[in-house]
Amino acid sequence: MAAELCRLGARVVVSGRTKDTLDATVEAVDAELGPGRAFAVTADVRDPASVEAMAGRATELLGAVDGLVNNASGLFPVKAEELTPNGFDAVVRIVLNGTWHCTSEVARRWLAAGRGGAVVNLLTPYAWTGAPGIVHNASAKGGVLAMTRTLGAEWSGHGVRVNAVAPGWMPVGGTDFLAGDPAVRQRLIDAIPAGRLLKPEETARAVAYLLSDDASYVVGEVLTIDGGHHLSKGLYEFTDELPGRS
Ligand SMILES: CCCCCCC/C=C/C(=O)SCCNC(=O)CCNC(=O)[C@H](O)C(C)(C)COP(=O)(O)OP(=O)(O)OC[C@H]1O[C@@H](n2cnc3c(N)ncnc32)[C@H](O)[C@@H]1OP(=O)(O)O
Ligand SMILES: NC(=O)C1=CN([C@@H]2O[C@H](COP(=O)(O)OP(=O)(O)OC[C@H]3O[C@@H](n4cnc5c(N)ncnc54)[C@H](OP(=O)(O)O)[C@@H]3O)[C@@H](O)[C@H]2O)C=CC1
Repeated sequence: MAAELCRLGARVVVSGRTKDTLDATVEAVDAELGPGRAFAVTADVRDPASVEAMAGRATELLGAVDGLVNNASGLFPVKAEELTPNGFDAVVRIVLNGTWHCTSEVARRWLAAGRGGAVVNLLTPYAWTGAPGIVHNASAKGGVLAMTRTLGAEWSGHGVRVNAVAPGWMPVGGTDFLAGDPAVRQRLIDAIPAGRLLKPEETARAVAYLLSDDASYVVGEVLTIDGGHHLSKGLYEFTDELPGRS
């Protein structure tokens, strides 16, 4: 995500809890594009004070912050009846509370400065379809969907746009546990009308569009990028050989 945004011309602060991961991202961008495009700032999105410090440091590093991408997430597959209160909280605090902490911190700065900005939240199509096996993450993403629409409408008059992308399966990060298995991966692909998994850089390009002035009239919207997965394949789920008209 960060590397592709830099390739498209952005200067980016990457943030998360693990310094080594952030440093590796910055080093990769430095090696490809030269220094000064990407910077690392550690933060924990569950902690408002940590987010405030991160926003301040990002402003120092970039001069001004024009956009925010809420990408942090956490999930583990679990039967709903076996999920503990703490397990539910662990995911919701990252996804829903974390998105709120980052969005409110950055947007308050924009509103106080009388300037606009763009927020893009990472959703998934199961934010509105639901997702048996991951009730914590689906509930949190559903909350972020409502937050996207609410704040999109509430702040658009101030030039602060809040939108979201809803990617389908990417063979990265938290989905490696499923998409990494060749047999499961093929079953996933078979269910996707486009017939392939999503490339992370395709998600980044959609994010870049929503961050850009080209999307200046797009408010509280969700751009779904899942190869038609949430629409299903209809009869093609059962056969790719529908009878032709005789
Ligand atoms: C099945 C379909 C999947 C489709 C996915 C497609 C879309 C992908 C969307 C994504 O969001 S990808 C991003 C995923 N990234 C990650 O998950 C990052 C790595 N994961 C984590 O950091 C952890 O999983 C975490 C739990 C989310 C956060 O860790 P934290 O250190 O805060 O939690 P813990 O202290 O370890 O545990 C808290 C609580 O949760 C219970 N728990 C943890 N793992 C499991 C598990 N596998 N099964 C059941 N319960 C679990 C743990 O026991 C604790 O509860 P208590 O025992 O204290 O009650
Ligand atoms: N992978 C996929 O197929 C899909 C992913 N998505 C969404 O895209 C986004 C990225 O997914 P993916 O790349 O797979 O996820 P990853 O698990 O690879 O990345 C999640 C990131 O969140 C960071 N993070 C987790 N907890 C915190 C925290 N408390 N504070 C700060 N950062 C945190 C992690 O860094 P660290 O642990 O170092 O803090 C990590 O960099 C997520 O929002 C996900 O829901 C949507 C659809 C499909």
